[in-house]
Amino acid sequence: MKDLCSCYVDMVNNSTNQSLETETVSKVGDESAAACSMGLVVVPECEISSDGWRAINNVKDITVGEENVEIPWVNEINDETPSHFRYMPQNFVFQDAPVKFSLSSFSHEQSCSSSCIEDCLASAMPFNCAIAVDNGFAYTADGVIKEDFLEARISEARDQRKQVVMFCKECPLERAKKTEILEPCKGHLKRKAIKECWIKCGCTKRCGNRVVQRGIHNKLQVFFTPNGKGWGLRTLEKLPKGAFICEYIGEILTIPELYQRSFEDKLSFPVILDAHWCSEEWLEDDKALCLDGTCYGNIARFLNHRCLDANLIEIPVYVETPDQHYYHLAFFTTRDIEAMEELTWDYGIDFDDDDSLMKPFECLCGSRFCRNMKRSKKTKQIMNRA
Ligand SMILES: C[S@@+](CC[C@H](N)C(=O)[O-])C[C@H]1O[C@@H](n2cnc3c(N)ncnc32)[C@H](O)[C@@H]1O
Repeated sequence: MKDLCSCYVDMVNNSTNQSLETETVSKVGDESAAACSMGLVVVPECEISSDGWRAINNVKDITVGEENVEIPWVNEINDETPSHFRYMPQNFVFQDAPVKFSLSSFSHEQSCSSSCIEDCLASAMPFNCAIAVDNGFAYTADGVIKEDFLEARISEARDQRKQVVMFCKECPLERAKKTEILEPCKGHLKRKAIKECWIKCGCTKRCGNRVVQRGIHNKLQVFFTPNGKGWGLRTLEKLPKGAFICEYIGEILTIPELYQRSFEDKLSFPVILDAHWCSEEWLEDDKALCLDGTCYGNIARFLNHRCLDANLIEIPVYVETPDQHYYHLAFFTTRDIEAMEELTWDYGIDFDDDDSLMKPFECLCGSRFCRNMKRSKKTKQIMNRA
């Protein structure tokens, strides 16, 4: 909107034409801010930058029609517009990642039986496609994650004693730093995944074991947060515990490609797909993958961080490939959520790690478990003692 207003003012100032039309325009131009906010301005298309048009067009739907639902953005705080990015409803390989979806990569044992003709959840016996989950399918007939499966994932994420941390012999993250001495692996959380039915299964698209692949369906809104975190994502309706919200979409990069971006000072918000990194002796560079939603992404790029008690949790979900190196990262609610609540997830940041690939920030999450707050208290104590 700011672009549109300044473009409009520019047009008025640059005009040499003394016609009646111009006079009318300059009057409106004097009150450009008010006129813009009332939607009164009509500017020829050629006068507006492409970014300006994207911002204006996307007010009602930042997904530009790519999702099942429209997701508007609002800014009740100032006149900033969301930064420019290309909306993508699914992940795309940037260049080197060898992710390929092929029918031959799935054996019959990995798909559900062809005797399952409609909804796998209705079957008394879980099919092969549910083997990733302890007690059969991860979802209930209402389309939310089963309570025990969800609780186990939440406590693994929040309670260090429940976490299984694995260490690579030679970590791709350390290798990519190209330092003279290779640092030891910092460890990767082993995560339980969900396996959804897919094209090789006998069921229909409405099968209860196809949740993430059916996409976003809740009323959401991108909004400018009032407490200094920039843009955020909130729900416009009540959400039950265990509901799927969206997945993290971005470019699929290898870890060397990610480091290349950080060497070139391109800011990124990467998510490392390391749930199974340590299950093999040696992980080749091109098999260590991550998602970067900075330039190409979906609404998940607006999710802000909250330490420990975030209302979303990320769970790996396999759909099209049994290759453990690539998976979807899906966000589910950790509790019932009220309309207008901001949606947050724990980025898993270690605020003391100066090596982090994520751009450092002062955490304003407001959680009583805030790790950044503890750090500043610790720093203050040390400084007081000195
Ligand atoms: C993935 S983006 C989230 C969307 C972002 N707020 C925006 O305006 O586009 C991550 C960035 O958001 C900001 N952010 C996220 N969580 C935050 C928090 N708890 N406190 C302060 N800033 C936060 C930081 O600037 C961080 O680098």
